[in-house]
Amino acid sequence: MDPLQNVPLDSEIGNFTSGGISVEITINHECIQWSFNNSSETEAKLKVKNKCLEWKDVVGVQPLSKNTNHLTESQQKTDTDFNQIKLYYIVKKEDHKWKCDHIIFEGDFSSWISRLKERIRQGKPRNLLVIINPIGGFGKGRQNYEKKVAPLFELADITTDVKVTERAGHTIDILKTYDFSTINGIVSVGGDGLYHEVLNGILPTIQDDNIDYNDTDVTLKSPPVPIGVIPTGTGNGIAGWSCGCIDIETSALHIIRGEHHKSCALSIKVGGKHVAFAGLLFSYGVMSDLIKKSEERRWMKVMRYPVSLLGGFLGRQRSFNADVTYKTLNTNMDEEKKEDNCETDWKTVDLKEFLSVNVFCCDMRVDNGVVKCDRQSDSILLMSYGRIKKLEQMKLWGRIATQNPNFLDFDWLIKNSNVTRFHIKVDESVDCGSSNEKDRALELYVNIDGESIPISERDIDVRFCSQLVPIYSSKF
Ligand SMILES: Nc1ncnc2c1ncn2[C@@H]1O[C@H](COP(=O)(O)OP(=O)(O)OP(=O)(O)O)[C@@H](O)[C@H]1O
Repeated sequence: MDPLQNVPLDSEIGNFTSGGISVEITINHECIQWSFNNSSETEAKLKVKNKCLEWKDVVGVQPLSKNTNHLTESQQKTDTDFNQIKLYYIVKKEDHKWKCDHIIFEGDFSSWISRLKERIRQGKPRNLLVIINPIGGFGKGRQNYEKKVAPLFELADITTDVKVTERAGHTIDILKTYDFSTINGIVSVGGDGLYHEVLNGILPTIQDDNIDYNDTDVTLKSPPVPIGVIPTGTGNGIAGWSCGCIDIETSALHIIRGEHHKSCALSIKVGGKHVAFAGLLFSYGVMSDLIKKSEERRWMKVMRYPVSLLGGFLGRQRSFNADVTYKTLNTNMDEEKKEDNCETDWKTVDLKEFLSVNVFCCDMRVDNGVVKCDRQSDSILLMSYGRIKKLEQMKLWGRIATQNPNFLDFDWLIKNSNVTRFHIKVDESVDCGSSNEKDRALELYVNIDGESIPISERDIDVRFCSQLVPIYSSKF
């Protein structure tokens, strides 16, 4: 934002000092601005020191007593005898990382302090439910939360109800009975697997009692509060998507800031029955086998993925015969008709023997040489492939993981865009050479959000749900 040039009518201006240098502070309903009056500083130096911040980028304010000790909450109410304030604010770096910085101002703020607090709090969450997975990633979720996130929430005057999970599935049980009217948001401290549990805990809980998930046209309700993700897991794809980078402080500051956007989800049915929602990805075939194998190596912690990847690509790969059909957005319809029926009829993927069928919960495309994941799109990109060289497959997944803009440039990769739902019906009568019992057992698992989920039948239906889940994030 440009420094205040036309001072709005509701502005208040005060003269204070910072580090002994006089500074003019202006506040109005939109922002706070400070400008130093120091004739000895160059214009360039002053430009760095002078700031104009929207209130959402201000984390908190602490009054300091004369001897520079922070005042306690009760002292603040009675004792206005402070001559300094410490203002905490967000600094956005070029690599998408956000940091919390501060500045100390000296002067008489007694008539300003309550207004400063009120303006800083506007639009920000006040009460959060925090769910921590203590075993995700390197097993440091709890420590990272206490060390890096809780102090920031405290600065922002946010109260928390912290729950540390005791077992897989605990999050779903917590959310089943939780009173969401007592909170403004849910914070998932873990990886994509914990976010998956939050999604599968909250979405079924908030739907009407008589909802039929098996009805593919049913309209789902969005969660009443946004979800924030603090990346302390192994994959952390959701946090990366939401905040532009995988960084604990950046994610915490996104939550404090309060801005949220609706992200999409997938509703997955097996044999016509709803089994789960996905928030990041779905895959069946090579990638689901790999996730299943890596689950069995959970004791290796974050090393389980590279070890399984290597093992998977060195070993024999299972293929499956299937009919993969899909519907797309009917992009030819005029706007009025789109409201009623915006999907095409079923189409068939032009392949019989598959190695893998995959989708991400976003529309992936390349824009100006950069991979963009549009999580507010109306449709997704279905990516499938048949038997190919292992090296080629490694290249594909390497490019996706590193967001290489050439990730779609493989001619063997079948890309179906504008997809709104798809169906995989495996032909069990065709033996594609799963070598042993163990390999055959893999056929009854799918990969949902990096978790291995058992399925009872090889008849899978995936429906794309556009803009369903509010997530604390910056502009998409
Ligand atoms: N206390 C717990 N003990 C055992 N398992 C847990 C516990 N809490 C959560 N889980 C399970 O751990 C799984 C993985 O969690 P999470 O995603 O946080 O970590 P991760 O697997 O290391 O990261 P990622 O999913 O990003 O790879 C979740 O699906 C959840 O079921």
